[in-house]
Amino acid sequence: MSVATENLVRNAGGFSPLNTFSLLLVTALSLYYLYWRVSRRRMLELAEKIPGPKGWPILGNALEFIGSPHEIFMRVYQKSEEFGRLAKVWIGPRLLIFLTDPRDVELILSSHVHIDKSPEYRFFKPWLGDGLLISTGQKWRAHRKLIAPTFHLNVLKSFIDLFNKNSRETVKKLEKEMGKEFDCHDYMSEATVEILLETAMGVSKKTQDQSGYDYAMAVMKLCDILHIRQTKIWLYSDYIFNLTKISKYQKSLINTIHSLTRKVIKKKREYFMEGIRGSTAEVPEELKSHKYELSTSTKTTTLEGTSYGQSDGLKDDLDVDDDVGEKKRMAFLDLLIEASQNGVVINDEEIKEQVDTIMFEGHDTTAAGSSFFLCQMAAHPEIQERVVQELNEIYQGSDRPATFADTLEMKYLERCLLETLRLFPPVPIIARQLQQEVQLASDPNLRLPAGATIVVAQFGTHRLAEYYPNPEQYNPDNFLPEKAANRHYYAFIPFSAGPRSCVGRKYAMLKLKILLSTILRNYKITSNLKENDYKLQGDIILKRQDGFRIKLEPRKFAGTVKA
Ligand code: HEM
Repeated sequence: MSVATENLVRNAGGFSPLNTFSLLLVTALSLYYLYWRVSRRRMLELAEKIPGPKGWPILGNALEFIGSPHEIFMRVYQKSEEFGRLAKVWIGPRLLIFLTDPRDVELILSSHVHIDKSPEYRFFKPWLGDGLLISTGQKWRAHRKLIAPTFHLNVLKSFIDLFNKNSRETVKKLEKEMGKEFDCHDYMSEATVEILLETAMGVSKKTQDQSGYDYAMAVMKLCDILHIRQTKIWLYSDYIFNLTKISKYQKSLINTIHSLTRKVIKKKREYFMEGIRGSTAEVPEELKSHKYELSTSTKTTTLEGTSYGQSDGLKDDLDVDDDVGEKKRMAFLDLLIEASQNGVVINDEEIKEQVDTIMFEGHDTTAAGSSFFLCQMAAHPEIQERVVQELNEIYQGSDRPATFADTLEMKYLERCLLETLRLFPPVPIIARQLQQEVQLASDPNLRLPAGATIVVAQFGTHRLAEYYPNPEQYNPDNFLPEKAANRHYYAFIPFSAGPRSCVGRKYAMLKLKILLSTILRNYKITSNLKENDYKLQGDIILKRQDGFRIKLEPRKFAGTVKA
């Protein structure tokens, strides 16, 4: 017998410690797998009935999520068209169910029970902590109750002058791009960060040594990283992620972001100690809009038909009566600092988390929304001219700043904005973790299992032909009051809806109207590109992978604004 054969025989006959360990490991893993399958029996049983693409053993459909953000986005969208309004995918052991039918979407979003965010939101934790976007339970309820009134219409009206001032500054900055093709998203990002600093945070942007642009760029890169983590299953583990180079890069980006947050809070506290409340940003005398309110008050302005971003029939905690006994409402950071003085409702760390949350949610979403709007104006010159005609009628040759009453008159512009948010919702999906089973409204034979992640895909909902005839076409008349009134409320949800709706939706709509109308009063926007040319990518916030490229020409009409 050769030596090799002798070894084989010895190894086959005896039990080395390694063999014993392997045997125990295999047994333990098998038992665990069995337990895991049994404990998930109900989930698997219900999931079996839900349609979805075929997957691989163990991996499920994880391979579908490999590729560039644009490729992933388009693949998921095409698959969802194939499977209709309900589709399941497995990413390894995780079950994701995509919903687009407004009747089913309503079951999830209107519920006070299904408010838990999906596990993917935990990747935001090092950045946003337990801020409003990701917290849940009692903490979320208490902080939502505190924060929602700070975005009440009465507070927002006090921001009009700052919206005007910053919009004019943006127009001035855009001058250097005249005649060239450029990406307007950078300008929109910078503007939205700076407007947030001066309004919700109440500090002058001049007090920051870091520009809004640097902050916005850090947020954009951080979103790229979070998207990579959400789509690469092997990076789900913090342990593995922390070994990678991107983890180090993430830390440096979060540092940049948090250093702005810390400075803002420190500044605001100093003002608070000095007894200063409200925004410290200065507005030139000629931009104080109350001086012009009288001249416009003869118009028959009414809140009726002004949607503030959701179907008229829907109400949430932002829709409380407008004149609650003349109670003085405070802006976001003023109120948080005041509340923290007794430390009961919110402590210092929690303030930081909420400031980070509002700075992120409040800037990247509106930057994408306004950039898509400008691209749509460029792609549809005839619609742009109708918007400008409406502005002409409102301003009658004056270069005065916008008043609140003017924003109510911008009805066609508002329809164009809503239509932009329909086709290109800046938040294209919302994910919730289901703790209880739910029977579907669209098909009572099907139940969503507890433990599944429900992906409300508003990008798909907004393109259902049943609610929007010719759904791929940009048609602002989809938002004529009579058309909107006859649609399912949850067929239009760019700001989500229900108890966890966007707290900034009224803020966003008002600010966007002033910013975009100011740009259109100054520039004609052009482009050779149509919507079909857009390469969409849905990494957290919907963007154009090819950039938001437009050209500007000076607009010579009687209402041109002096920037
Ligand atoms: C066009 C602009 C905006 C869009 C499309 C938008 C959309 C949304 C959506 C879809 C959600 C739900 C997200 C989810 O459940 O995962 C949300 C939540 C939120 N948004 Fe916005 N948003 C916009 C602007 C703003 C602004 C300007 C602010 C603040 C100034 C803001 C603050 C928030 C906050 C704090 C939440 C979390 C609310 C909660 O969970 O209670 N958003 N937004």
